[in-house]
Amino acid sequence: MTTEADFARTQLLPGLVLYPGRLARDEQVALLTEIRAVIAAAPPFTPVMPRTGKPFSVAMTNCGPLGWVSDRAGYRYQPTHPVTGARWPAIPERLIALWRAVAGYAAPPEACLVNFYDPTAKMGLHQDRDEADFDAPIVSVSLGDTCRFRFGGTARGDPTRSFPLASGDVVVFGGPARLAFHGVDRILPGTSTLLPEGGRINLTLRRVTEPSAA
Ligand SMILES: O=C(O)CCC(=O)C(=O)O
Ligand SMILES: [Fe+2]
Repeated sequence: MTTEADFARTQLLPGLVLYPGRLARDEQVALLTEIRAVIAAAPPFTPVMPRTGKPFSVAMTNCGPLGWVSDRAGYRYQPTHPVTGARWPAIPERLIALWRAVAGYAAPPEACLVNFYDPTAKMGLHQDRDEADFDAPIVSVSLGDTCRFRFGGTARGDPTRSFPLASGDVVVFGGPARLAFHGVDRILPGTSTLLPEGGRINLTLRRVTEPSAA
């Protein structure tokens, strides 16, 4: 039987742990099927930047009780899709199990943000700080083409380093890395055969609210 101790992991920085190839190809394929069902219920939308209204180059959707959205009014989590008004579909059990295995945090994730990168999309350096609970880590899953992921410190001007994230890689950012600046410099087209349409899908599991005391 495979146990968590059998998976390779590298601590890239304090609190930043990479599990290269954490999901085998068959698990990636199964997860992709589940994400396609999420997309059918909650179509990807193009968020815009607060105030400026500039569109993101990344399309997004969510699953879970809460989903992350951005529009002229700001960034926030909400229970419904901004275009259809429907509740977000449930987070696939496979992802909840992954969270249990790697997050080191008892309460389940409440949001799974799904990002779609076409070959020219990127994501600028930012912090994930719209959650009330920074004790919980962010768990990130990559599918499809490899990207160059950039990671720095907790201040915008801190030095950064970049590393490739490939299909099936899982990254946990918690502890001192929970509020570190990060982004996606670029997609490396043609580096994976998982997505027939090319590009990259990234899933981030997030705890949004503080768990109530038991
Ligand atoms: O695509 C990625 O690997 C990172 C996504 C991200 O930072 C975010 O959605 O906040
Ligand atoms: Fe982020």
